[in-house]
Amino acid sequence: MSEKINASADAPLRNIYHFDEATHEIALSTHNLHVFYGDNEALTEGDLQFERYKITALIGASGSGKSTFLRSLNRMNDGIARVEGEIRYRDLDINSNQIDVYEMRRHIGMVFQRPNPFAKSIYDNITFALKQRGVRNKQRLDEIVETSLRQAAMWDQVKDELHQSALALSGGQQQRLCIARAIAMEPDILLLDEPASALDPVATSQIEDTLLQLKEKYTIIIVTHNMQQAARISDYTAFFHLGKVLEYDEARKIFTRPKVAITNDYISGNFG
Ligand SMILES: Nc1ncnc2c1ncn2[C@@H]1O[C@H](COP(=O)(O)OP(=O)(O)OP(=O)(O)O)[C@@H](O)[C@H]1O
Repeated sequence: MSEKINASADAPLRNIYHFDEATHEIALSTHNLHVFYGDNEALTEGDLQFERYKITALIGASGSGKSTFLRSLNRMNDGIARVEGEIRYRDLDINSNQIDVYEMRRHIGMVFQRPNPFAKSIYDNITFALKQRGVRNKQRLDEIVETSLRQAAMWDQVKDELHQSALALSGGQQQRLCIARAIAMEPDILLLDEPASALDPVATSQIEDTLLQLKEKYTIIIVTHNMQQAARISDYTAFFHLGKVLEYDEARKIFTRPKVAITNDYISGNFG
C-alpha cells in the first residue's frame, strides 16, 4: 500500500491508502464517485480500492454516507439516487448504462440489515434465484443448498428441516440463511449492510465467525456501527464523515493509531 495524504487549508486532513497493484489483487474500486439524492450530494469523492479475499469495514456516524456508498456498489441506488463516477469490477465500469444489472448482482451480492428471507422453505429460499436462472437438476440444487448452508455455518442446524418455513428460524439463523442465499449465486463480492445490528450478541458472534470463514472465498465489504466488530473482523477500514471518506487504512492502524483526528474522535466514542 502506498500512502497518499491530501491536506489543504479548506479540507480536513485525509489519509487514503492506495494498494500496490503489483502485490495486491483489487476486486473492486471506485473512482470519483459522487451520489446525489435530488440536489443533496450525499457522497463525494468516494475513491476506494477493495482487496480480494479481505474484509473491509465501512464505519462512520449515522448519515455519513456508508450505506449510500455500499448500495452504489451493486446499483441498489438505481432509481433512488444519481450516481456519478466509475465503479470498476474486472475490466468493466458497473456504473455504466451498458451493464446488465441483474447479471452484475450475481457477482456482487448483498445482504441487508434486517434478515429478509422469502416466505418459503429454507430450501426454496436458496434455490429460488437459481431456478429462475435455469438450474433445474435436483442433485445440483441439493448440492448447492448443502454447500451454501455449510459455508453460512448453519447446515448442521437445519439439514433435517430444509422444507420448513424460513420464517420459523431465529433472527440470527434467518440472517445466515440470507448469507447462504447470496452465496448460492457464487458471487465474487459480498456486500453486507449492518448484517448483525438486529441480532443478539451470540448470533452476532456467529455471523462474525461466518464472515471470517467466508473471506477465504469472497471479498467482503461490510457497513457496521459496531467498532469492536470492525476491529475484530476487518482487514481494512474506511472511515466516512459527512459524505466523504476521511481515512482508509489497515484496520489495525485505524483502531490503534489513526492519522486523522476526527477518526480518532469517532472510534473513541467522542461523537456519533
Ligand atoms: N433514499 C434517500 N433519499 C434521500 N436522502 C437519503 C436517502 N438515503 C440516504 N439519504 C441521505 O444521504 C445521507 C447519507 O445517508 P446514509 O444512509 O448513506 O448514511 P449512513 O452513514 O449509512 O447512515 P446510517 O448509519 O444511519 O445508516 C444522509 O443525509 C441521508 O439523509
